[in-house]
Amino acid sequence: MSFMQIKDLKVHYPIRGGFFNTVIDNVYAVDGISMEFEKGKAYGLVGESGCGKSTTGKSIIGLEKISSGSIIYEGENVTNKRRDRTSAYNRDIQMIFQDSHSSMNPRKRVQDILAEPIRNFLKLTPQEESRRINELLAIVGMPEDAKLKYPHEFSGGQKQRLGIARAIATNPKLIIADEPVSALDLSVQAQVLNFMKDIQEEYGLSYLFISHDLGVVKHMCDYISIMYKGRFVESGTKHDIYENPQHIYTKRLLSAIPDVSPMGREERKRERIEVERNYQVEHKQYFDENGRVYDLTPISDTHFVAATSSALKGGN
Ligand SMILES: Nc1ncnc2c1ncn2[C@@H]1O[C@H](COP(=O)(O)OP(=O)(O)OP(=O)(O)O)[C@@H](O)[C@H]1O
Repeated sequence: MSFMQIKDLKVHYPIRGGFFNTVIDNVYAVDGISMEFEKGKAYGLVGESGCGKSTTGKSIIGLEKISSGSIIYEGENVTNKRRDRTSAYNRDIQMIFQDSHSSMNPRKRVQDILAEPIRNFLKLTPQEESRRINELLAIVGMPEDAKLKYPHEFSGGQKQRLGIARAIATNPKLIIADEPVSALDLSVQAQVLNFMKDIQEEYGLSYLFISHDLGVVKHMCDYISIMYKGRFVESGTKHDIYENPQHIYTKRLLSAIPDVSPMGREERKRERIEVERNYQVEHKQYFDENGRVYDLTPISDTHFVAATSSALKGGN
């Protein structure tokens, strides 16, 4: 049973131009996506740079204006209440960012950074608040004296742990994680991901995991949606997507994951040639019901690099 439903969400940004600076077109950043979230499950959002992943996350949390569509949380339409900083929705849906450093006030000590969500939502006494901060630091494996330090005194991995501590301070139900490890070294990436998995199990958290790294998403998620130009071209279980992809775009993304072994590389190359051949045959799939063309340009280098990094660390 899902606790939250996203229905036909659209986020369009107007493009202005001309002498009178009028709206001449729109960027269809998110163009009609629907999702449901169940307790304890992890959902992945994958796609190339610019396909609308971050806009989706930010619009759910209330950082972007929604053009149309709705968000239903525990039976209530919260689409227009997302910016109410004291609502249950704001307490229960939290976000962690790729760049945890810039999401923390550099002039505040860790204890004040962690206290912020606690003060907004939990109304604790100063003693209880201090206990909760110690508890959060213990959960993310940081020593108690970390609370007296400033963000710049921590490594990238430690800062990401502090970002997670802040996100879980209010016992949320869903954490939206936007590329949470892509700025970290490979070994630290694995540590943070495993840690996120541990707390997911322990606290029954749900994740919306945004990434362009198919290896990371495979490791973390139960369900995956493949996004292209603001829409989902395919959604399914991890097994559906990785073992039996239907859409040609998904097949192309998967075939772009390189293999570290020479044998595997050969196999991948053959698969890729086959996928590209089918791309010519299935060309008609590149027009959606509105006639918009899916002019799939070659999968970008950034994609390839990210996929390489996950393959190097095992890719699962
Ligand atoms: N404030 C804005 N005004 C106008 N266009 C925007 C704005 N924010 C994002 N966009 C556009 O919306 C589209 C989706 O952007 P978004 O950041 O969601 O992509 P993404 O999939 O998260 O990309 P990346 O993986 O590079 O972060 C892009 O074309 C982007 O240029």
